[in-house]
This record gives sequence, structure tokens and C-alpha cells, in this order.
Amino acid sequence: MAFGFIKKIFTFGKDTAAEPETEAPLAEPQVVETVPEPVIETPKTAIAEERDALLEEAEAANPEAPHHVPAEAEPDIYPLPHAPALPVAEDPVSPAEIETAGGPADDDVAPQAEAIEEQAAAPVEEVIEEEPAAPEDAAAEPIAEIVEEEPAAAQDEIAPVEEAPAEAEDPVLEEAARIEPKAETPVLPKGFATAERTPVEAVVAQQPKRTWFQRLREGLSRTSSQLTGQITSLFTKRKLDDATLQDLEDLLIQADLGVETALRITDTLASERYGKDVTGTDVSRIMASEITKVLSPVAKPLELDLNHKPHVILVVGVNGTGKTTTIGKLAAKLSGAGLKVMLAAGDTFRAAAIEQLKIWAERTGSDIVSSKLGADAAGLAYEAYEQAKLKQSDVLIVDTAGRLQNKTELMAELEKIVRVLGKLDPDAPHTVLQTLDATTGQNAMNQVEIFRNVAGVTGLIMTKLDGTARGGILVAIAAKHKLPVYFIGVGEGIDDLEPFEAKDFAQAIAGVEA
Ligand SMILES: Nc1nc2c(ncn2[C@@H]2O[C@H](COP(=O)(O)OP(=O)(O)OP(=O)(O)O)[C@@H](O)[C@H]2O)c(=O)[nH]1
Repeated sequence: MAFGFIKKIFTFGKDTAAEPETEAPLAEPQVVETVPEPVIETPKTAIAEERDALLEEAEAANPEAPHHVPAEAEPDIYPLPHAPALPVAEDPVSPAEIETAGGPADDDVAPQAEAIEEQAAAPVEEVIEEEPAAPEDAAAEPIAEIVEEEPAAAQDEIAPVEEAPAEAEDPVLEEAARIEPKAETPVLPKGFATAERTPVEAVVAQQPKRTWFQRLREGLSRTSSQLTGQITSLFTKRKLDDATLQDLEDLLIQADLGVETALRITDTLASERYGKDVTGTDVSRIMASEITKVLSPVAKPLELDLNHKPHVILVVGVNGTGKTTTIGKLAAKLSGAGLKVMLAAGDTFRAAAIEQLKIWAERTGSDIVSSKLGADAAGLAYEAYEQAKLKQSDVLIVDTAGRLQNKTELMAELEKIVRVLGKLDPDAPHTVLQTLDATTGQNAMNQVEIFRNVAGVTGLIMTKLDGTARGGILVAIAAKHKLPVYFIGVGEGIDDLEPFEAKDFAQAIAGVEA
């Protein structure tokens, strides 16, 4: 491992498979300088020829002078001004990349790099024979340091990945790994310089973090730009008449806003501008205003009755809609506010979901009750409630397995969880939250209808509004079900959960500047 690492330093971008089995030699320049000509069987490199010519010339000019290049000066032969930084040595860097990293290469850098490659490829026995005493060599010490330090640094980075459960690509786990301390940049040997690449952290730091509102806008930009584009072309050089109103209504319905809201918008537009010229901006403004009116009554805070101890929040929804992630975000908010939170890993179908919730519990300082894969989820909810009572938790949040609304067995199991909790406290679960994935269109309406019947959903959270969200369906759901919308998910991070604001959401959908 350590030797392989050294080898990488000296063989940038080389296909290591094509190299000899022996570990790479420490290609000190003086090694090549002192190798007698007959031993090197490869043809002379340009730099060697140039060097010999210079030596001959110097000898001719002053036959008394010593013509051996002193050892300590030798590293200057190949300063490699743009050598790759050691931390990224795993990433093969070709000489071409080295050049571009620091601008155009000097004419003599390329042959030097070539010479180094040749030296590195030379059979190890030859080099060892000719190599001067290594401990004396100034460059050798830092290399030894790096060799010792490198495995430890690598372990720091690898460890969280090894500990991660099966679904290592899970962003929650990735983020958990990301927050591990970074390995320190090793001290480079003399004669090397770090490549002038901006570290990734610096690049990230340079980019201003997008606010959640920007992410929401971007997420909904597919809906809004499609809508506004179509609306603009609809009203170009046309007065508002019945036909344009009908076309507009169709466009709004296609954007999932629902018939009721579409009619609200067209009616208001007709009352203001019938028979007159209409611009896209007029329509967007009316759209934002009418959508705000529909959403305002459902934009409510999540009320907790802390007399219950615990206030039980059951989280339900179709697979992958973001239940577990949302639970983590909620737990972070609540425990951050000083409440004692207990989580119940009721998604007993998916091992990764249990692990994922454990990580969230750890990150948020919450207690957690979990059981084996495949255990009875209602039994787990019961146990979790008992534990939460015992521990005097303020809030118990119960995760459940994702289920398609048409899977009757799973839906029956959900009913059972609700029944069991109701036996422990007639009012429990006090809140039944349903997560909806904003990338889903009309199907989200169907999901709400069924989960509402089975689990008595009392409020909604729409997740993934930072992606290529559709979002319009939330307006239709609000108009029809009038269920509170508490929060929106605008990312995978712990803080990416924002209270739902009707006006912000409406303006983002309508493409109106705030
Ligand atoms: N971009 C984005 N991704 C999210 C958001 N919320 C959740 N996700 C991601 O969506 C994926 C599914 O989230 P989970 O929390 O595992 O969903 P779940 O509903 O518990 O999934 P099941 O256990 O399969 O039912 C994960 O990759 C999350 O990181 C969000 O607001 N924005």
C-alpha cells in the first residue's frame, strides 16, 4: 500500500498495469545521473543528450573544473512545478493534466517529465545498485513521513463508508461520512509542489449557498417556465376572449393545479380584462394571487400538544416519498428547541431504513426504538410508546414502511398501527403526517385520498421541492382536501425543511418575482 502510494507519486497518469511487478523505484534524479551508460539499455532521452552535450562543452571550456552535478542541486532538474497534490494521487494525473493545471508547460518541463517516467520504469535492481545512501538524502525523509501517514489518512476517509449500511449511496449516510474530519494535507517532499488546484471545499465555499427559497424556485421552475412560456405565447397579440380563456384553463389543468383553481384564475382574469389586451405578466400576477388564496388556509404550523407526553406523530406515505428523511429533519428541529424526542423505526421492511433512522437519531440526539427486520410494526409502535412514556419524551415520531396505496395488506397493517396507538392513548396518534413527493403529479392526489381514509392523515409535508418538482398538485390537493401543509422539503440536508408559506409557493409556481 505504502509503496504503491509512492509509486503513484512518480508515475503520474501511467498505466500501472503495464509496469514491472516490482515496486516503483524512488526515482531520485541522481540515480539516473550516476547510472553508467552501458547499464541503461533504453535509448538516451533528449534531456540526457542535452545534459551530455552541456557537460562536454563545459569540459572543453575548463578541463580542470568538476563536471559532476552536485547531488543537492539535482532535484532542480525536474522541479515539477505543477505536480499533483498528494491527497488526490489516487486520481491518476496525466502529464497533460499537469500542464493544464498550471498553464502552458515550459518547453523543458515535458522532456523532464518524460525522463522521470523512464527513470521510474527502470528495473528496480539497477536503481538500487546505483542509488546513493538513502538516509543521507534530504528528499527521502519527507517521503518516509508520507508513507507512514498516508494509510492513517486514508482510513479516516474510508472508515465511515465501511460502517455505512448496504445502501451506501444513501445521501443521509453520505452526508454523515462527509462530516467526518478531513485528512490533513501531507508535507510534500522537497522538489515537489502541490498542483494549483482549488480544493473542492474552497470551490463550495466560494459559491454562495442557495437559499431554500431559491431552491424552491428552481425546483418549481419546470412548472413555472413551462406555464409562463405557454401563457405568453397564448396571449401574444390576442385579446382576452372565450377561446383564450378556455385555452388558459386547459394549460392550468395540465400543470396539475386542478379544475377548481384553474377556474378561479380564469374567472378573475375575465372579470379584470375581458375583451382587452392581456400580457403574460398579467396572467402570472393573477395566478400568483389566486393560488395564494387557495394555499393560505392550509399553510399552518404543526401544533404539538405537549400535555400528552408523548405527542405521537405517525409518518405515512408511499415508498421513497421522504418519510425517514423528514423524520430526521423534524427531530432536528424539535430537539434543537430543547424537546425530548423519541424515534420509532417502524419501517421494519427495509434494513437500510432502520439504519438510516438510527443515524438520524444519533445526529439529532434523539432516542430510538428499533427492532429486527420484518418485525411487527404495530408491536414496535406499542413498545416505542411505552418507552417514550417511561423516558418522558415530549414527542414520539413513528416511521412506517412505504407502501403503495393499492397494497391492501400493507394498508391493513397501517390501520393496525393506528389502532394500537389509540389503545395506549385514545387521542394517539395525535398527528398523522403524510409525505408527498413533489416530483409526482396527479398520483399524489390519489395517495392523499387513500392514506387519509386508512390512517386518518391530519397534515401534509411536500418533499423534494428542490428537484425538478411539479408542485402544482399541492394546490389541487389543498383546494380539495383542505389538509394543513406544515412543511416543505427543499433538500436532503438536516436543515432543508421549511415551514410552508402560501405566498412563496404561489409566486414560485407562477414565476412571479417576490
Ligand atoms: N432532493 C431532496 N431529496 C429528498 C428530500 N426528502 C427526501 N429526499 C430523498 O428521497 C429519498 C427517499 O427518502 P426516504 O426518507 O428514504 O423516503 P422514505 O419515504 O422513508 O422511503 P421508504 O422507506 O422506501 O418508504 C432519499 O434519497 C432522501 O434523501 C427533499 O426534500 N429533497
